[in-house]
Amino acid sequence: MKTIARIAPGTELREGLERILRGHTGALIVLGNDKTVQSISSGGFAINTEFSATRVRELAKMDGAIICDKEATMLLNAGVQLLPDPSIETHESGTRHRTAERVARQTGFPVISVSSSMSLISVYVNGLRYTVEDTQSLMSRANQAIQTLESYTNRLEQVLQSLSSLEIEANVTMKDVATTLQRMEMVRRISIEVGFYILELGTSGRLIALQHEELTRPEMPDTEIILRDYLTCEELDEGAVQSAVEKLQKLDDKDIVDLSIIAHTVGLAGTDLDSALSPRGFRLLADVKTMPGAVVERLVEQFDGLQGLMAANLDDLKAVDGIGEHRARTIRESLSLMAESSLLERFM
Ligand SMILES: Nc1ncnc2c1ncn2[C@@H]1O[C@H](COP(=O)(O)OP(=O)(O)OP(=O)(O)O)[C@@H](O)[C@H]1O
Repeated sequence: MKTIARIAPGTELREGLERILRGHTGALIVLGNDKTVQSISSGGFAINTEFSATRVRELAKMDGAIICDKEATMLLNAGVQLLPDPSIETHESGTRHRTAERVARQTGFPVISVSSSMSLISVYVNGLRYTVEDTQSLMSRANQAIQTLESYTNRLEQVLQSLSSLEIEANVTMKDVATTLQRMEMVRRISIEVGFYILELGTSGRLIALQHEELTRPEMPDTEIILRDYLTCEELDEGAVQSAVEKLQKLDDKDIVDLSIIAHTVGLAGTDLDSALSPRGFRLLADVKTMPGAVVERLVEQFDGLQGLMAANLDDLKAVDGIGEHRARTIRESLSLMAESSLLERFM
């Protein structure tokens, strides 16, 4: 990710690489210098001058590799012949690319290869090869992704609203919970994808970044709180919830569309998708203002879930440790308000 940010549009390095491509020359650039790099370098000459797009383009006209510092702020050597360990496996053809991959593996530094014959910029880092895409096609894919994120976010809002109503009416099924988890996970995945485009686009991705920020709603509940409401386990601790979150995030794209697989993977109770489930009430209680976590825990435990809590009167609430007259009223009023607005939503 760091390397991608380093060669994103708007950086001097990217400008230099674009110039090399436009000039139909190639290049082999090592981003880093240490004893290992020196031990596999032969010939060439020292430059030790500030990095600039025009300088790197001029140096690329010569045979051999260019060595820069890690941040690509200095041009250190040029015209260097690199002699990496030939036993290092490489799947590339062409000496420039084979050398780039081997040097990256041997030194641990990112190595950029600009192919003159294929007009392609590739970066080798940590055993991976990343091909730089042209900004235009990246931009159109980023725009598609942001539109998808917008429609997924809207859908998730509807699903959450509907879950709240069902919870208040005690009508939740396993299907409703699995759908909510599915929608949340889909939003998370597409949001990560957009974040990746923003990184790749550098300064060209500013508008996408603004749209992404606007679509990221911090007030939206997370998967943890849904799982805390519905997970079936011996002891509902942080470890159990985290492990369920990880399992959900690991589901592949094929499984994430199957609600039964989601329900089974995270560990929801119930034999089939129509099984009735009841929430503990953590999510709705999180909307009650100024409630310390410990009090929420006690409430959930005392009333054995949301339905018990909805039925509790002021005296029942005040009997819970940490709840006085004022807090009891706030809880009662908030829960009544939720019930009313849920009814309104349903029948309007
Ligand atoms: N070991 C090396 N050290 C430094 N430079 C190298 C090395 N191997 C290749 N090069 C550079 O790459 C240039 C192109 O080499 P070659 O044509 O064999 O590679 P290629 O992978 O086919 O490149 P392209 O895709 O650009 O055509 C060489 O002229 C040289 O400047």
